[in-house]
Amino acid sequence: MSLLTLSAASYGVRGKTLLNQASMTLRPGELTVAIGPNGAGKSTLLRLCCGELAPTGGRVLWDGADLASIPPWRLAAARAVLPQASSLGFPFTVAEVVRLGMETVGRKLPRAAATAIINASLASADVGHLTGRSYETLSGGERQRVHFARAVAQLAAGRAASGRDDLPQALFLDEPTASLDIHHQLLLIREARRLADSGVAVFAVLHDLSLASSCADAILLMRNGEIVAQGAPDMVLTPDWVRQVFGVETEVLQASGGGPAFAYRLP
Ligand SMILES: Nc1ncnc2c1ncn2[C@@H]1O[C@H](COP(=O)(O)OP(=O)(O)OP(=O)(O)O)[C@@H](O)[C@H]1O
Repeated sequence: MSLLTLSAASYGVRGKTLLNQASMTLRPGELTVAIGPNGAGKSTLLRLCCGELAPTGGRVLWDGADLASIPPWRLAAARAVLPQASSLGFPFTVAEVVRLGMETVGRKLPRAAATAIINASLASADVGHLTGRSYETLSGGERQRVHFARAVAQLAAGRAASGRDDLPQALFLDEPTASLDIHHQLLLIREARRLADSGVAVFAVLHDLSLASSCADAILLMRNGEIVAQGAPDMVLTPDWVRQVFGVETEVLQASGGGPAFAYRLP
């Protein structure tokens, strides 16, 4: 079953094609990771998937319907987005930032239910101890974790407001681990994996190939605005593809219970 389908979706701006005929599917319960060099079109793909950009060619379908036809309030309950960079124009506290994620969907929730969602979301990103802090005083990594908590809260509020634990939902994460230390990278990926295991269709853009291979059900490999390979990690993250797309050589360090670890070097 697919939740989101792109059929030959393209996006161009001022005569330049940023995404060329991308076809892919996001399924409930699956964590899909997009990888590729800088400028390959990963963020553009993510922004098309979450409805932030409209395709200039092809189609983007959510649950079989044109994504653009889904009313914003319904979309807000169904998908949350962690963009690559987020700025806030107001001195919010951490709790207020997370509450912002629930603005559209959580208004009708009883106060106790909303508070429980906020606390659980803060804990899931390990930012519970920062609740009362001003967002502006946080470090880059702390801010990223707060935004992850905001997205998690939005999905939880969407489920609670709909009264459906099985509400089809998707989570879009654009380089969610970029500013995080190794502990919090693993923690965030574990949370993303947990959400996928609970039925959410998770789509993440990552640069760390080892992290991608350790958590993904499916990998989309991108180059020059195109998806050049997609499938299970061991089918896509082959030394050959990595050489072709990134211009680096792969060394397999170990194959233990946690999956293989890779090192990369310039040829
Ligand atoms: N509005 C725009 N006008 C022209 N070019 C654009 C515009 N927006 C993005 N691009 C270009 O489109 C290409 C794809 O951008 P995108 O942000 O999708 O890449 P990415 O794979 O996410 O890269 P990164 O890994 O560096 O984040 C880049 O070359 C970028 O410079």
